[in-house]
Formats: sequence, C-alpha cells, structure tokens
Amino acid sequence: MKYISTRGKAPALNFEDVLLTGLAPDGGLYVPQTLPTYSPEQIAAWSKLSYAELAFEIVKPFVDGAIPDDDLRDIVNDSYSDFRNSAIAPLVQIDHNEWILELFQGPTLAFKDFALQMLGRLLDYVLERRNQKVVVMGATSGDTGSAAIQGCKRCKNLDIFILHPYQRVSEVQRRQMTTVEGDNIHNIALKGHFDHCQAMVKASFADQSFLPGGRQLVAVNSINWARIMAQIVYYFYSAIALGAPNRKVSFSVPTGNFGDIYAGYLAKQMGLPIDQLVIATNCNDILHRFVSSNRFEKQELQHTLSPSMDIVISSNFERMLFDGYDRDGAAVADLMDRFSREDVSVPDSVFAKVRDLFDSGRVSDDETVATIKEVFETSEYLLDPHSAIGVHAARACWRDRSVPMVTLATAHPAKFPEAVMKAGYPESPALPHHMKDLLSLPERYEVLDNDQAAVQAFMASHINA
Ligand SMILES: Cc1ncc(COP(=O)(O)O)c(C=O)c1O
Ligand SMILES: N[C@@H](CCOP(=O)(O)O)C(=O)O
Repeated sequence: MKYISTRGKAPALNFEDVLLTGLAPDGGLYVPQTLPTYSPEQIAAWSKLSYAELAFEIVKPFVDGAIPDDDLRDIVNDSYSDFRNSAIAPLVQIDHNEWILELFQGPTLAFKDFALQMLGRLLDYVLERRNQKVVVMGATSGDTGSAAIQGCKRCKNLDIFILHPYQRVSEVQRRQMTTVEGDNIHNIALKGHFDHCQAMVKASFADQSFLPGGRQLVAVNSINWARIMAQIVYYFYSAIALGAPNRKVSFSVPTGNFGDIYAGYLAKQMGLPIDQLVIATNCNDILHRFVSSNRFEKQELQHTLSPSMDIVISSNFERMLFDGYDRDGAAVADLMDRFSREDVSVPDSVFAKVRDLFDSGRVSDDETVATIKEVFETSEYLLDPHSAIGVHAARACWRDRSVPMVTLATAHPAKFPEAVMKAGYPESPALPHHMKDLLSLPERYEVLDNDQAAVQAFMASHINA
C-alpha cells in the first residue's frame, strides 16, 4: 500500500515512512492510494470479533506487512488493554433508535485514545527496530495532547512537545498533560488559540532546520495517517453491533479538525452501509457554513463551552476535497493556496459530492447546555458538551428514524465540569479512580509567546541527546 499527497507533488510513501511523518513536503496530507473494500459477507463475518480483533483486521491492510502480523496483533491488543470498559467502545441507548457510542473509556477520557494509544506503540516498535530517535510535535485544543503523551511516554526514542492554547483548555485537560512525569515530555502553553498552535506545528514540519542533526519531526495530530486508520475501526464495530451490514446506520460526529468524521467517510467507502454522516459543530462553524452554502469563509475563533472544538481551519477537510476533486492534486493545491489568502468556493461537481455525503448542524452554547440538561432529565445520561453538540445536530438532521442514529461521545463529562454544571448538574462529575490525584499533582509547563522562533529555540534546547 502506497500513500500519496493530496497536493500531488510529493513522492509516495510506504506505511513505515508515512507513520514517521506529518505533512507531505508539498504541504498536502497523505492518503492511501487505494482503499480496501469489504463485501457484506466479509463485514458480517466480523460480528463475533472483539474490538481489538476487529482493529487488527482493519489496520492490517494499511500496515501492509511493515510489521509482522504477530507483532501487530500484540501492539493492537496492548493499545486497548487499559480501557475501563471491556467492550472498549460501548453503545448506550438513550431513546428509540438513538445511541451514544462511548469513546471516552480509554486512559485519558477522550476518543483520541483509540488512535493515540496505538500510534505511540507503533512508533515505539518502529523506532526501536530502526534504532532512530525522533521529535514528536503536536498541537492540542485539550484532548490530543494528553492522549499523545500517554501513548508516547514509555518510548525512549522520542521527545514529545505538545502546544496547547494558554488558559484555553479545561483544568482537567491541562493537568492530564502537565502532571505526567518524564524528561522526554515537554508541554508548551502558547499565548494564542488552537489555530495558532496548529499553524506553528505545520510551519515547523515545512522547515525542520531548527532540529539538532539527524532528527525529524513526527506528527501526533490527525495529519498523521495512522491516526485516521485507527479511528475507522469504531464505525465498523458499532455499526456491526447495531445490525450492519444488513441494516444501515447513521452517525453524528462532533467535529473540529474533521479527522473523526473523515474516518467515518472512509468506513463508508470501504463498504460499511452508512446512511447519514452528520457534521456537528459549535459556533466555530466553517464546515457547517460550507456544507450549507459552498463558501469557505474564515471567521474569528470563538471560545465556547466545547473548547476542544474551538478550531477554525479543519485540517482533514483537504483529504475529503481531494476525493471531491477526483484526486486531482493540482486542483487541491490551487484551492488551498487561494484559501490561504481569500474566501473560496469549489466547483458545483465537487460541492454536489460533499452535499451528498454529509449533513451538518451548528450548535450554540445555550443549545449545548439545554441538550445536556434534557438528555440527563429524560434518559439519566450525562453528556459532555462536545457529545451534546453531536446529539443536538443528530436530532435536527435525522431523516429516517427507522435507521439507528449513533452519536459519537467524544469525551467524558468530568473533563468539562463548567458546562455540565451550567446544565444544572449539582457537582463536578467524578473523575475515574486512576485520576483521583490529578488535581493535586505538581505541574510542569512553559508559557511562550506565539512566536515561532521562540518555540523552536525552546524545543531545540530541550531535546534529549
Ligand atoms: C472532545 C472532542 N470532540 C470532538 C473533537 C473533534 O474531532 P475532530 O478534530 O477529529 O473533528 C475533538 C478534537 O478535535 C475533541 O477533542
Ligand atoms: N480537538 C483536538 C484538536 C486536534 O485535533 P487532531 O485530531 O488533529 O489531533 C484536541 O483535543 O487536541
């Protein structure tokens, strides 16, 4: 399996090289040249598999022999070994045909664990085998950072630098990153917002000359293909549990960087009978406005009660557009170049494909709070604010109520006590037992200006020999 860039000018890579990179040298994102597809009979045959067994089956063709099967199986099993629920991704019914897919049962309480626990272990394995040291750099609006640190902390062949927006993640999210011990773990609180962090990561990939000799950057954000690959699995797992392939299933996905819902789109291309894919956004609604009007218009970032989705530029939408443009990398490069300077639209044929594949909804803070309250009162189920956005948009967009609607619950409510208590919940939701000391542990992080030279100088001086 080869991986090609969405901008058409970078050399194709194999799995091991795509794992050890981020952006392509032409500024694009890597995608598989072809996707494996599965017949209804093949999908039906997966119905007896555990989550980890299914993950192995789905990931294997993408890894394409780069890791021997027995070792890959061990990596996958280990990745899900410390999830708190034995179903790994349990489904909870909150109403007739309405389901919540709990993706927060992993060690850091957000869906990021599904890919990042695996990504950390894949990096560990491959770097050990190559006897190579790398520098991991990531941007986080709160959840990717802690999952990446947990996933990578045992790996002695890397330093990890995570940039989060200063004072714009919740206290629980910040502490999940800053209390982890290890001299290869470096947290930077950047005076800016998430898009500044993401832009700095992308600029650093484009010019890595600030790194000490021989080191290269590796991404842990969803610009890294391995993130997307692992996120495809829970669409298959949950849809099969609800009757696929003999029954269609719809998904509503709280969306920011578009990685999670892009994995759902791929699951559909691979043969999963998905009826609707709902893009659920908060007030940072560039994707909802695009799906409604074919205008890509940047707006000022707004701080909301769902801070992990406070994102203006959704990186992975470029991967979607690449397919929309029938994989014409030059056309995507031209669009992205114009978008860096001005608002853009896409040709009608491309827009028609996007409209055909996605529904969308924008959910305000007031609606988020009202949804948490209503679902708690009617179903005794406590949603976090991101998942509440998913439920709200699902209900607004759901066309055929005979098709099960699954909202991805992307985070645990204990990460966001402010929003949950605004909805009338009487206290901070309890953190799981393994995090009972979180609020009293010492923290370690550096506050830096939104200044690329300052961040890169900090990184260069903190990389372990
Ligand atoms: C809790 C939570 N929900 C939803 C999202 C959106 O996911 P994506 O960026 O893959 O669209 C994120 C992060 O982006 C998140 O942390
Ligand atoms: N919400 C994310 C933002 C980064 O998204 P990613 O999926 O590209 O890593 C976060 O919590 O950090």
